[in-house]
Amino acid sequence: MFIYEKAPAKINLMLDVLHKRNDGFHEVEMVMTMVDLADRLTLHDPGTSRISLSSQSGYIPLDDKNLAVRAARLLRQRFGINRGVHMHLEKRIPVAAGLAGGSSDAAAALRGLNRLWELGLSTAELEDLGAEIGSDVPFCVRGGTALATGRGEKLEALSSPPRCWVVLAKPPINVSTADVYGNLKAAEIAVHPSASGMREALEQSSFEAVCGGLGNVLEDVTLKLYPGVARLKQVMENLGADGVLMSGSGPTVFGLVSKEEKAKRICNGLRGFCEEVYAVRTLG
Ligand SMILES: C[C@](O)(CO)[C@H](O)COP(=O)(O)OP(=O)(O)OC[C@H]1O[C@@H](n2ccc(N)nc2=O)[C@H](O)[C@@H]1O
Ligand SMILES: Nc1ncnc2c1ncn2[C@@H]1O[C@H](COP(=O)(O)OP(=O)(O)OP(=O)(O)O)[C@@H](O)[C@H]1O
Repeated sequence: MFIYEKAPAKINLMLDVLHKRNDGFHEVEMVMTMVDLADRLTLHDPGTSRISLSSQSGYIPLDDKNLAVRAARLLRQRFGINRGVHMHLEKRIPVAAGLAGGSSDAAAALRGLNRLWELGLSTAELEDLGAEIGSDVPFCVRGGTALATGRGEKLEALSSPPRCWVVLAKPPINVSTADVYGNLKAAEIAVHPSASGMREALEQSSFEAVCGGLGNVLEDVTLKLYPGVARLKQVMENLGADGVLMSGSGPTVFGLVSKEEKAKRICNGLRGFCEEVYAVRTLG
């Protein structure tokens, strides 16, 4: 039996950091939503107790460092499973991009193995297990649109954003999430984006209010470390995107655009500037 799971990318419509915690993590308030750029994970029982992974991508680890493999090991250890799994990952989400690619693969592995190994776990139980792998994994297990608090693992479902185009541009640099949080001075953040403002914008299904409420305090760090990301934001704004923001810890910059022709025009305009450009849609 083969099991298929889609692993979509996420963007952060807003990301605020409240303070640094004693455990080294930061207390956050973020609104996240899925977009229709996705990795594809295929799982099957190899008839042995081995856990293995293959991928067409040369950019990701295939051993225990891969978050999908970590998800399989975690489930097997927690529930005393002796069955194995072979997973094939068709990687489409750019790596180390701020789009939670690895976290979404881990979430897809948790969902897929729950089916393959017939564990009968609820979504809430899978979310709790996901939190042991990474802060973004619980949201990736659940999908949709959510307000994430705590270190990102506490979720509250929100209304989906109005259907629109999302132009994603990933500059050719790899950003470490730990470095970005490490360089953030939480006490010195001048302007905090508003989670309640974004919630209201989503409830009203107002595209303009969603664009107006975009904000990410990690931009201050990443844009200083990598001025190319600031230039990319500027280019996307000049090309006429309705709202522009860096996703997560970056370096991907996304532009929200209401009209298809404009999204295509922005993509074409970006191509001379940035190689990895995608026009996708919000998933809600
Ligand atoms: C930037 C975001 O992707 C936005 O959605 C998340 O906040 C980060 O999620 P993630 O990549 O799943 O993060 P994790 O793998 O849990 O943590 C990576 C590193 O980022 C830092 N980190 C992460 C989340 C958080 N709330 N505070 C932190 O300080 C920690 O140094 C941690 O060691
Ligand atoms: N399945 C996976 N796909 C991509 N990267 C993975 C995977 N498993 C582990 N990694 C490692 O994780 C690192 C971060 O990759 P990922 O694509 O998840 O970053 P990201 O999109 O910035 O994540 P986030 O937005 O959650 O911070 C990479 O350097 C890679 O080596």
